[in-house]
Amino acid sequence: MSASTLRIALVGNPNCGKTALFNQLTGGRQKVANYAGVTVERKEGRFTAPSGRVLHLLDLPGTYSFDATSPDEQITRDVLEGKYPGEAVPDLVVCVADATNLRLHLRFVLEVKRLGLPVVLALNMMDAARRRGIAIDVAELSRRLGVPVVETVAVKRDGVKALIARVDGAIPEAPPAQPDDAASRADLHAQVRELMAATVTMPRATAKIDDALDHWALHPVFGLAILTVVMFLVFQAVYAAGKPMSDLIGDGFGWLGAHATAWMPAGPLQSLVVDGVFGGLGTVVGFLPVILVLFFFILVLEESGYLPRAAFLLDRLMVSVGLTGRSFIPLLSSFACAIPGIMGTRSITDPRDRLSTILVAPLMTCSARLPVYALLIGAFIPTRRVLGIFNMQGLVLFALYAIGILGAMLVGWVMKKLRRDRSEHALLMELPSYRLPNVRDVAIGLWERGMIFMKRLTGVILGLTILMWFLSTFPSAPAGATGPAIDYSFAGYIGRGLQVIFAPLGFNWQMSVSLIPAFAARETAVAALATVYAVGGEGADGAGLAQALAANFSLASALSLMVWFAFAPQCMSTLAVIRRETNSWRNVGISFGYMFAVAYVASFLTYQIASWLT
Ligand SMILES: Nc1nc2c(ncn2[C@@H]2O[C@H](COP(=O)(O)OP(=O)(O)OP(=O)(O)O)[C@@H](O)[C@H]2O)c(=O)[nH]1
Ligand SMILES: [Mg+2]
Repeated sequence: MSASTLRIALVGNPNCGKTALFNQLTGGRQKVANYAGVTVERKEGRFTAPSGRVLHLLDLPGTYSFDATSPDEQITRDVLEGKYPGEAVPDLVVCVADATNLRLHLRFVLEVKRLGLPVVLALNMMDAARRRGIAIDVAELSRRLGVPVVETVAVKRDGVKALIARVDGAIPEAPPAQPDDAASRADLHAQVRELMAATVTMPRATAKIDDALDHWALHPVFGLAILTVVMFLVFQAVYAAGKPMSDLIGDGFGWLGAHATAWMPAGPLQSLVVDGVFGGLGTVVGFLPVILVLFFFILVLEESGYLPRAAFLLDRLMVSVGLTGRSFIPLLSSFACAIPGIMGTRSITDPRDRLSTILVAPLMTCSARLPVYALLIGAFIPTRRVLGIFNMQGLVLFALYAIGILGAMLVGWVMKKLRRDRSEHALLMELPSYRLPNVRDVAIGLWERGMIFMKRLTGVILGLTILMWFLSTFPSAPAGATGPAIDYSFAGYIGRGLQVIFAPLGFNWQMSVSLIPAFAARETAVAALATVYAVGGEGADGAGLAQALAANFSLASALSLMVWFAFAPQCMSTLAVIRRETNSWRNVGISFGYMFAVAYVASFLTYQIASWLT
């Protein structure tokens, strides 16, 4: 390694702010959240220090100890021991510790020191430590540990100055490597106690507010009531705040489409722009605000430290259905997308629990399904108020999310019954401190979500929409045809072919054909329906599509389609990730097979019951 590029690895216990430091130093946008196990992979970045030297920074998954057992902890260990394929041992280890929780974090610092690599200790969250009246004698701590110690506040721009200055200077001498055996391990506890006594003064009650809040938030009855109310309000807010913005965007695209019709000569190009791009894609863009409002709430809840409390509350329930409290965070990530959710299961130690979580993660409603739900709800569910205060559309959306969760619990329970080993694991998890959400982190999170959506839109969704337009436009109707031209198109043929399978669920051919592109990206179902109906001469913009749907589907069919999207095998990328994470095609088969069966039966029942009732 040349002297001008220094390779630095960030290590530490989970949730101490490694990724926040990484982002602050490199200008990166890796995910930061107030709970353990957010980072599950190594992430690389670089920055130029004031001296002009380029520093390579490696963000690593949090680790409680080197007796690593979960797949994500293993990565950190391999990197530090030089066993990670294609990765040299870092030149410098920046060990990050949460200054408000040194009793826990110092133990790992001592473990890192034994590796015999140059170490700098970053005491992070110094802002929070000061607020709580925790005083740390940094000079003494550094002298006793024999490693340089700097204070940092990873969430403030100038909070990392001291760290930059330190890593830009000479590399500190490496402490001697020490063997890692049971006797020396037992010794760590005594050493931590000694260090704490000599260097840290803590006010007697450090976390009075946390305790008071937890008294209510973790209460077996009130806690669950609070959780229910919080989730419920979030969905109401998604409708109250997101829907009007979505409508505005839909109207905007409708207007653009109308102008394009007026300006462009009639013909296939006009049809592509108006029906394909403005009609299909425009309809999907309209749902961006709904997604952003939902994620605003999820991010705020994440940052506040409330979510792991929810995991704690639900642990007993999760264990009884064969999952664990540890499944909570990966399942929660799956509301964004099943892919990070499935990758997040790397923090689950027990392979059996991990597999159950991977198999049910796709049942959580990912954000790609939100446009489909929002479109169908907008077209079929009246905007009535329920009990004077609740918005009916918000209630239906809540119910759709709820059936995904209930479905996951049921599947988990069945898997539990099917396996021989019924042992249960106690949940040991650290509850992070409550924290006021950092505006920058929430903003970054929303920006990231928005960009993911826009990238899908201008990539895979655009491509599929154009393909859908092509399939529904060609071949054109033969001379003397009597039915609508679209009936003679490829889409018409494929749709009618598929309808043989889907007719018992109440899907017409347009719905059936829209399921194909949805398998690549769920949102495309909306674009595909918009395009098929627009080419067929009905409704080009968002509102028009809702009308076209209302005119062509029955309520029972619409409900059946929503239920289908709640359970159906998720997109190809999810199946690919299941294959990668479990290294088994069998699991891909199980996942696809059971979801298809559940979706088919559930939609069939929904359609039959709803038709009978209406
Ligand atoms: N007040 C304050 N909050 C911080 C500071 N550093 C990080 N945080 C917050 O601490 C939480 C955890 O930060 P992350 O960067 O995700 O922690 P991590 O160490 O990468 O966690 P894992 O990836 O799970 O190991 C987030 O809510 C951050 O906003 C700090 O110096 N002060
Ligand atoms: Mg992290």
